[in-house]
Amino acid sequence: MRIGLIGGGNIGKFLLQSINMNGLLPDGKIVGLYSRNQQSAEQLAREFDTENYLDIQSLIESAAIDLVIEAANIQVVKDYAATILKSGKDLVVSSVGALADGDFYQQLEKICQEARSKIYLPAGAIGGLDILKAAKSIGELESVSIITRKPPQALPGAPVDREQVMFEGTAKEAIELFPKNINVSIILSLAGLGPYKTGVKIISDPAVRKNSHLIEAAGSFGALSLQVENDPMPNNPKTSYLAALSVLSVLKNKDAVVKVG
Ligand SMILES: NC(=O)C1=CN([C@@H]2O[C@H](COP(=O)(O)OP(=O)(O)OC[C@H]3O[C@@H](n4cnc5c(N)ncnc54)[C@H](OP(=O)(O)O)[C@@H]3O)[C@@H](O)[C@H]2O)C=CC1
Ligand SMILES: O=C([O-])CC(=O)C(=O)O
Repeated sequence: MRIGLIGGGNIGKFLLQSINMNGLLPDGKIVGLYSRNQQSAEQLAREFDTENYLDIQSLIESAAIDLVIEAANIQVVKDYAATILKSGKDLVVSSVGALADGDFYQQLEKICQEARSKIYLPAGAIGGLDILKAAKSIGELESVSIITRKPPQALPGAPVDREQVMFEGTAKEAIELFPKNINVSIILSLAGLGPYKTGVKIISDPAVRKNSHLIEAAGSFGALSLQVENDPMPNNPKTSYLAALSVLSVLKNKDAVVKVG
């Protein structure tokens, strides 16, 4: 698997280290990188033995790349996903919030069918998606919600001296107001009832160090209550370590002949 990576931040660096340095993806290598800050991108490319691309278009067009990982932000997905998929390359999306827009989702789905490319959406910083998908398969999923609790440093505009509910509403509104903080609500929506029917509460809490997500769902299967207590990435408290692990896990399982879950 010859991988092109967009974004050299927390998740991007974790992938470069895990794949190119620690060899955690047998038969896979990140052969190209594009990130916004060229100085740090050049440094990363040297450190992790990959090619630094000076613009995103040349990375997308490169014949040396079969799959692109987006680890940048929602805007990058909106601007470049269609071009990547049209070129026949598969795409792994970290900023899954981009797919909260139903028209955009359908447009990408159509491109994939025509170009025979695929989109991979990692579970990110949560779990339980398998349960929602199974419950939904005969349309008997009734409710899905997520309560996210993070330290104030992980949420824009949060007070540092007291607990505060920063948001309560649907996943659709949540990702518009917190595009860097609540991608989890959109992957949950995509597995379950959609962004207009997924309840979200975001709490800033100075007493916590971890990013926790409590997922609750109910349907004819019974009830789900799942709490994930995520350690943050060392350099970015906004992002949970599990989010980076889940991208690596998608790559590791992509071509498996036995699929679990
Ligand atoms: N699905 C999930 O559960 C989760 C998803 N995420 C999402 O994953 C994405 C990556 O997270 P993370 O690595 O922690 O974020 P970081 O902010 O640490 O890194 C983002 C990187 O993308 C680069 N970048 C920004 N804009 C562009 C652009 N236009 N073209 C190319 N590169 C660009 C940044 O460059 P620069 O240094 O110049 O800013 C930076 O290197 C984010 O959107 C985040 O919200 C995060 C956690 C959980
Ligand atoms: O990493 C997390 O815990 C969740 C997160 O930032 C997101 O969903 O955007």
